[in-house]
Amino acid sequence: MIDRLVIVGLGLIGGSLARALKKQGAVGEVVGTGRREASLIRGQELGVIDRWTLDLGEAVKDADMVVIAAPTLAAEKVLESLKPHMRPDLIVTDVASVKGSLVAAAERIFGEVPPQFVPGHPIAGSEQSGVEAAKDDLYVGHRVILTPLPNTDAKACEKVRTMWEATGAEVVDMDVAEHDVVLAATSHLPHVLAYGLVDALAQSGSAQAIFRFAAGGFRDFTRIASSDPVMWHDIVRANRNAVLESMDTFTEHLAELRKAIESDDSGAILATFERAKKARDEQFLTQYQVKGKGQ
Ligand SMILES: NC(=O)c1ccc[n+]([C@@H]2O[C@H](COP(=O)([O-])OP(=O)(O)OC[C@H]3O[C@@H](n4cnc5c(N)ncnc54)[C@H](O)[C@@H]3O)[C@@H](O)[C@H]2O)c1
Ligand SMILES: O=C(O)C(=O)C[C@]1(C(=O)O)C=C[C@@H](O)C=C1
Repeated sequence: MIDRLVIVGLGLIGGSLARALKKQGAVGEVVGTGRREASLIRGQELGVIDRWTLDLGEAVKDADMVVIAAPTLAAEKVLESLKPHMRPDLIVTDVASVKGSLVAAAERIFGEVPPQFVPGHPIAGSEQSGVEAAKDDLYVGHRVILTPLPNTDAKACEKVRTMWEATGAEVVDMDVAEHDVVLAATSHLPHVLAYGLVDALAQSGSAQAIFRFAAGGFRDFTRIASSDPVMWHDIVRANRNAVLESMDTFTEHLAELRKAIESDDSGAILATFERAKKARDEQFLTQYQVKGKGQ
């Protein structure tokens, strides 16, 4: 049980966490803070938070846990603003999509990463953003990755783990660098491709006709291009090297597929599509569906 939880940056991810914990009776009071009064007022109206303040120091006074739920680069600024208010008994965690940049920022700001800072990342979300989109079941059946460091306080880690488990998530630990490489491949690259494809088509002369006749395949591939541009701007900048590496590997692979299509190499085309279908059906879907998720 968390007596007083503070969410800094009340949007989809922080709001969904607050909703889930309230539903499970796993939190006493939820205090919202951030930059935009409108989101905080709306959050209180919707019952996502109990009260709010624009004053970070006031928000974290007497709190047990702070969750930084702002966009990745803004989270670094929040950590900096938290510095004067840090107490050894105040557990700080975050939900940012890139871990290496935030851990490096914590080192820069505090000299060493504070033991009570537990970096985290829920692998669940949507293309929607803002507190209005917050849902109490967003994390059910999803994984949450924690990337504790050798000096991270074990009790702080356990409290953060327990908090996420209360939302219905499965919590796994991972190394910071490994997290950023894996997520570059499975999350950041697909978003870059979706944004890139929609932008390329939108810029083409026949954009109107293309979008008019696009249906399910296009919708499924490009849903994530409706995600918040600021959030993704922050992510690709914060994880630049791993994102570039993922893009290069993919570009090489696409060039091979292009060659196979150009030379009408039926065997190579079919082999690529068969490998991909098998990997998606047997590796991705079995892992995803264990948790009762869809296609
Ligand atoms: N959306 C997803 O699918 C998803 C999934 C997992 C993790 N994340 C990560 O979670 C974080 C939040 O994402 P979201 O989807 O909830 O975004 P969101 O836009 O819904 O919410 C972000 C909130 O942060 C506030 N904010 C912006 N700058 C701030 C600052 N400097 N100080 C304090 N508050 C600030 C915004 O006003 C907004 O209320 C991001 O770091 C994102 O990378 C997102
Ligand atoms: O479901 C979506 O729309 C998401 O983009 C969620 C998603 C992803 O799966 O890539 C996006 C960013 C995160 O950091 C974690 C999850």
